[in-house]
This record gives sequence, structure tokens and C-alpha cells, in this order.
Amino acid sequence: MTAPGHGFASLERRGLMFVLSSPSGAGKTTLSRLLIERVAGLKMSVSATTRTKRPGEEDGRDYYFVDHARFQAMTENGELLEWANVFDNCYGTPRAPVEAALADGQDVLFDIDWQGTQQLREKARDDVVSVFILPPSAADLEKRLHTRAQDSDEVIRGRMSRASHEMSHFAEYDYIVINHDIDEAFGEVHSILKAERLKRERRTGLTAFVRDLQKQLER
Ligand SMILES: Nc1nc2c(ncn2[C@@H]2O[C@H](COP(=O)(O)OP(=O)(O)O)[C@@H](O)[C@H]2O)c(=O)[nH]1
Ligand SMILES: Nc1ncnc2c1ncn2[C@@H]1O[C@H](COP(=O)(O)OP(=O)(O)O)[C@@H](O)[C@H]1O
Repeated sequence: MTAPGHGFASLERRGLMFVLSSPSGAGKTTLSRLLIERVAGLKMSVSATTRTKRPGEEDGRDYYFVDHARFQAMTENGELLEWANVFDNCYGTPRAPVEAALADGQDVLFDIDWQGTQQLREKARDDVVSVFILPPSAADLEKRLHTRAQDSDEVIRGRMSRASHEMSHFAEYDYIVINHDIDEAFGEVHSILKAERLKRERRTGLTAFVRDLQKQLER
């Protein structure tokens, strides 16, 4: 596979699965959007979910909104790479688009929870790079959930009480980013991606490239 748009143009590289997780409201959707807008060679994995659509969300862009029967059929037919129950709803990653993107030399970005991250890691440890996003404070987290203004007070209370449990999984992640200032947090997440893309083990074209350099030098 060749991942275009970064590193040395002709060098083959294995695509990676870049995972962002966080307690609800810490900023992973915002960071994911910025990454997709600004970084070449990165494709968003759009999840399927049984939760109801929020104002402003679009089917096929933010999620595939499906009913429970369709979701169950997807799990039974092996259509999902991983799936989990979060806030009493089902969420899962459709397998085919991820496999197609990786085969096409793209990296894939996932906004999934710790349960999904564990499942991806079990399937493809070497190809998963995981980042956990933390809010700067509990007060900021609550403020962000309210300013997003897309959930009822009751749902927000539920998300806050889940946040502590979600955060207990931070140590299972490769990197931790604290989202205080969004530009700074974006810079950090982007740096992680850039460095991971340069990892020797992923750059499958290196042996041939170095051999060619050596040949030129020995001439
Ligand atoms: N395991 C898994 N988790 C997902 C998937 N899609 C979304 N999630 C997680 O489900 C949780 C709830 O997502 P959502 O209802 O959009 O609320 P958000 O936390 O405000 O983004 C978040 O932690 C997401 O990362 C998926 O395909 N698989
Ligand atoms: N660094 C930040 N400073 C202030 N507000 C932020 C920051 N990052 C995200 N937000 C806002 O917080 C709310 C929740 O962010 P979002 O990306 O939807 O979180 P998540 O996907 O983790 O639930 C949104 O209204 C977003 O605009």
C-alpha cells in the first residue's frame, strides 16, 4: 500500500488506524473534523448507531442512523469491525469502508470509545495508534456539554456521570492530549499522527529505497 501526501512520495507505507477517545464533551468530534479538513491521506470512519440524530447531524456524514433490528443484523453478518453499547445505545464500525481505505493507502480516523479501541487493538495491534483526549477540568467539560446544546439536561447528567468511568481507561492509550486550547490540542494530535506516519516499521518501502541509495553510492 502507498500512503500519498506525506513522507517521501514514492515510499510505500502501511496505513494506520488512528483512534481518538474521550469522555463525552472533551472535544473529539471537533478535533476529528479539524483533522479530516486539514490532513491529507486521512479518512473518517463513519460509525453506525441506534441513537437518535442530534440537530445538525447528517446521516452518512456523522453516523449511519439505524434501528436496533438493522444494527443486530450488521453484527450477525460480520459487517462490523467492532461494536459496543454506550449510553444504552449501540455503536459500531462498518468493516468494509475501513478495509477499502487501508487497501487504498489511506489512514483511517476513528471516534470510538475504550471498548471499541480494545477490540481494534486485539485485531491489529501494530496498526492502531490511540489518543485519549482529556478536558482541562470537570467544570469545562460540563460547560462544553451545555454550550453544545444538543442534549437534554438529563442526558447531560448521564454523560457527566459516565465521564469518570470513561477516564479510568486513559492508561490503555498510547498518547494523552489535554484539550484546553483547541488549536494547541489540534497541533499535538497532528504531531502524533505525523510522527507515527514516519515510524520505520510502517514504511514498508524503506528496504528497497535504502538498497537503491546504496547502489547509487557504490556506482
Ligand atoms: N465502540 C464504539 N464506540 C463508538 C462508535 N461511534 C461512536 N462511539 C462512541 O460512543 C460515544 C458516544 O458518542 P456520541 O453519542 O456521538 O456522543 P459524543 O461522546 O458526544 O461524541 C463516544 O464515546 C464515541 O466515541 C463506534 O463505532 N464504536
Ligand atoms: N478547546 C476547547 N475550548 C472550548 N470549547 C471546546 C473546545 N473543544 C471543543 N469545544 C466545544 O465543546 C463542545 C463539545 O465538543 P465535541 O467535539 O462535540 O466533544 P465530544 O465529541 O468529545 O463529545 C462543542 O460545543 C465544542 O465546540
